[in-house]
Amino acid sequence: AVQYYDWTVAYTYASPDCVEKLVMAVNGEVPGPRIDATEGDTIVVNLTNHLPTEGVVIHWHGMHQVGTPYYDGTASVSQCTINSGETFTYSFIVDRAGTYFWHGHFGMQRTAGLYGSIIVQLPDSQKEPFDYDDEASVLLSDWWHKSIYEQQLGLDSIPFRFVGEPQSLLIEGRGKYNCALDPGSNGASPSCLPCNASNPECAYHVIPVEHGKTYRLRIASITSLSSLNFVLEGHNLTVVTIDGRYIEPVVVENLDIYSGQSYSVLFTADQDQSRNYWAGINVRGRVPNTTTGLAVLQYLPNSTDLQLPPSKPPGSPAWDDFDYSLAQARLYKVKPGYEKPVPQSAGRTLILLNTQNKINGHIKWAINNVSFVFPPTPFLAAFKLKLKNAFSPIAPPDLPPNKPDFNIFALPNPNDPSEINANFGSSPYVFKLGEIVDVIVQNANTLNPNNSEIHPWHLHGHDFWILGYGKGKFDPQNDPQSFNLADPPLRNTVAVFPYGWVAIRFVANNPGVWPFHCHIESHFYMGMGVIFAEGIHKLPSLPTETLGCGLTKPRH
Ligand SMILES: O=C1O[C@H]([C@@H](O)CO)C(O)=C1O
Repeated sequence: AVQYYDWTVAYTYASPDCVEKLVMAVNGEVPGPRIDATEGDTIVVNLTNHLPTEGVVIHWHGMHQVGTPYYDGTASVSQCTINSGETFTYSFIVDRAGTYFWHGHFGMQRTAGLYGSIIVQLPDSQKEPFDYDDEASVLLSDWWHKSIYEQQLGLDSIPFRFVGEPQSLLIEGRGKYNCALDPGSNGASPSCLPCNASNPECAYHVIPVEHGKTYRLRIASITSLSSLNFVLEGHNLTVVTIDGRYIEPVVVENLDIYSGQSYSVLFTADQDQSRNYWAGINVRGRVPNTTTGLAVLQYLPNSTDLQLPPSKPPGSPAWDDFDYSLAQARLYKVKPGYEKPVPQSAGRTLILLNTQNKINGHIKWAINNVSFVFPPTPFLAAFKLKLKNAFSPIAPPDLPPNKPDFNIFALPNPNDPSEINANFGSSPYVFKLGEIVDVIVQNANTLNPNNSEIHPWHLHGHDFWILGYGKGKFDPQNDPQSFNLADPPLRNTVAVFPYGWVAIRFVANNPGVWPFHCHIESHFYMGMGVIFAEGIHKLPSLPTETLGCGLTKPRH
């Protein structure tokens, strides 16, 4: 079936966490409209930009865009941004059942609230390999009170001003800012609306259940910074899918979820039906400074206004218990027989070292000493139209600067230019069509002593197999021997843990240009990403509406 949507992007006032702010809404909603589709459907979105002075694009996260790389919705990569006042039509096939989302992919517009869910069901003729009575979904996000322009300026400034921890965590776009933290406000500050039921925007999101039934809960994270741990008080979760891919079911007490990822979990409403329970999210991996984000699991027919759960907000494992997170990540194995087997060897291996560097005094992230900058000409157009000057012809390095003794645990050595100096760059990695590519993402210390951070790496246009995670520095001789080539899970976003590495494998079989980047909004803005191009001789013709900027401007 073909589904048509008319969407208008505009600023609106909203109070996602009881504090009124300017948000970037679609058709006045934050989160924006949810797309409900069946595998194989074509989604057509007529997107009108009513932002007064800025461009916009929308990325369909987890959609593979086979044959339509120009509708991937990434500024500087797949298209020119849609100008204020213009309408642009996206049209793509939802190729896999699963839990996905859409979001802005220009500057930090996602952080302004430009996101929503995409839920794709199997056709009626097919059955999931697990049973449930009903389903619900929660989109998780983090929320700041400073505008994205103030945040971006801070990241670009000397001295550097980081965006800091979020003011609130949101479940389905609802949260409650701890108004007591607002200096002198006591909840009465003009910015802090009364956090009570009289303000419907401040109400908790509610997940209604009937006692005895089993539910499929779809959980997706679109956070800008925070790694989260999701807890459904009193209920274990059986994880059955990750990023739309089937895994061998595993039971967890609470679920780590990184920005860009989604899960389906099953739970049975088998607890005390005379009360309600909390669903909660807590920050992991960074010193938390944000209170638990909450929603209510309502046992029908209890009321939610009058019967908030009697318990404290649920806690999560210690924020810095990385062993816990690593162990949980290693639980996931593909469900045998349900996904394509992993190719047993790769034709090309990249080792991508993630470092924080200063360039001309500005703090940046760099990959093998290259900090990505967004060029004015989209890569797809540059390749298709052979615009030779759109980016540097010098390919970025497959391996970190050749320093066998590089210490990932230490601060950069101030006497070693290869550790201190990074450069701006925007040239892509180019793969042969069908090439099997391994990527090792290697984490390291930041510019702060004894600090390394979680980075969720997301690949456009593909899912990849996760071959393994390791601690410390990747050893190209020995570590590949421990790769899981039997039942590795497939997904589109994977976390690399502090001072560790992760190895992924994918087949470069989707003609197009696909970013591979840290899904933390500020980190990609600071250069933490690379561009993969493949099958460039097989690129489809580009719709003219995707052109018009940079070197694609008509010349007379
Ligand atoms: O990108 C970041 O910058 C700060 C800090 O590392 C600055 O050195 C931080 O916490 C990030 O995640």
